[in-house]
Amino acid sequence: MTATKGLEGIVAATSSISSIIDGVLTYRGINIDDLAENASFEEVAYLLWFGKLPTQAELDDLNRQFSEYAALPKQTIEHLKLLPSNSNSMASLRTIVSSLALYDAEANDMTREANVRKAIRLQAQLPAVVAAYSRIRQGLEPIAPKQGVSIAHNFLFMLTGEEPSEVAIKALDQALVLHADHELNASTFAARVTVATLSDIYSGVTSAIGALKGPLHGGANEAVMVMLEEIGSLANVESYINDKLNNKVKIMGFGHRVYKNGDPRAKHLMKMSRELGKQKGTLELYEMSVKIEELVTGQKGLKPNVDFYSASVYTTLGIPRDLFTPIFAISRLSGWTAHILEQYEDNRLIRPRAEYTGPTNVKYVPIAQR
Ligand SMILES: CC(=O)SCCNC(=O)CCNC(=O)[C@H](O)C(C)(C)COP(=O)(O)OP(=O)(O)OC[C@H]1O[C@@H](n2cnc3c(N)ncnc32)[C@H](O)[C@@H]1OP(=O)(O)O
Ligand SMILES: O=C([O-])CC(=O)C(=O)O
Repeated sequence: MTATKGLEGIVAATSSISSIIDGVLTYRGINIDDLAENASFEEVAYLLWFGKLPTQAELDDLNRQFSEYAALPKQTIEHLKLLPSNSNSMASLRTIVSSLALYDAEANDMTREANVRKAIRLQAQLPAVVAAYSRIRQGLEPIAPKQGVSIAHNFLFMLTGEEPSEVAIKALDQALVLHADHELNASTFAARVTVATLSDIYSGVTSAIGALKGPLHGGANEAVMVMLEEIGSLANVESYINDKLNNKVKIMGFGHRVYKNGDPRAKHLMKMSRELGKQKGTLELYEMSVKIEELVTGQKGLKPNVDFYSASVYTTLGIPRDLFTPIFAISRLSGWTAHILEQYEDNRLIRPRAEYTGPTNVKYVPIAQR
């Protein structure tokens, strides 16, 4: 038995949700470029869960449910108020999502119908959790969700209490579309492993949030912003990046396990970063990002992934950097739950083997003789 480090190249599941074939990403067979230009996040969530684009009536019904379920249980608001004000945003999200199961009478109902309802409720609640977390740690009261608006609109509204601009809503909605699913990435795999024991959907999503938190996965978007802040200005980019590359330090937001010729989502976020910067009257973050890309791609052949330009996009939208990965989670929840539903449909315990590299034939030594 020989292990493949990081399971690189191992096909570990069948799935009909999203595909990456020759560098082209699709959700249910629809090219991500087409979806990014034309679909709303709500349509994409429906597509991932039900395998087809919704009719207007189906979309209206889904949106009605998102509005209906967006309000959080009062115990969740109280729980958020008990968290240390300096708690890590992803650790807080992981804790709160886990606790939402405790207030859901259907948490352990394993029928498909109940699991679909839970996926929809979680999708409605997650933006409210992140926005309430952000306000409570600033000593502010959470803002009740609006009825009848999109998830992107509602999230920005609940964060600030102000009506977001159409431009901001459109940008966030497109970012949510781009992050919604990605084949067997680490957090989706974690979700599938968890529910393949026939554990519940909340356990699967909690595992996934834990996996997304790490800087080699979703946490890279926040790490990109830390880097941009450390660099500080366009003039400092070259010396900073050269120094990191010479010292073999990874540049966050670059490289990918599957894409070797570039991540098809990055160009949309790059364009968004430029357009939002222009509208805001400052292109510095965008220009710094472009310069970093020139250097890293030029010297290492590594291309930006989905996390790279999302850092400047979210910052230009006025979002604090430690909410970037929670926003990724809001979007990816749709993919995680679609994969969880798919795993339950044709389940088998996921239990690979390990190649043993430790000692053999070791005798037990009584404690007095050690
Ligand atoms: C949503 C997402 O999860 S997208 C990914 C987000 N993560 C990041 O942006 C973090 C930075 N990137 C990385 O750490 C990696 O590229 C990963 C984790 C995304 C993919 O990792 P792997 O496929 O395991 O590649 P691995 O880490 O083995 O790298 C292979 C080589 O490329 C180098 N490399 C890979 N990424 C980078 C990077 N961002 N900067 C500099 N060098 C890099 C490695 O140092 C290694 O070099 P070596 O062979 O000389 O030792
Ligand atoms: O697929 C991966 O390994 C990481 C990624 O890009 C994602 O989860 O969107």
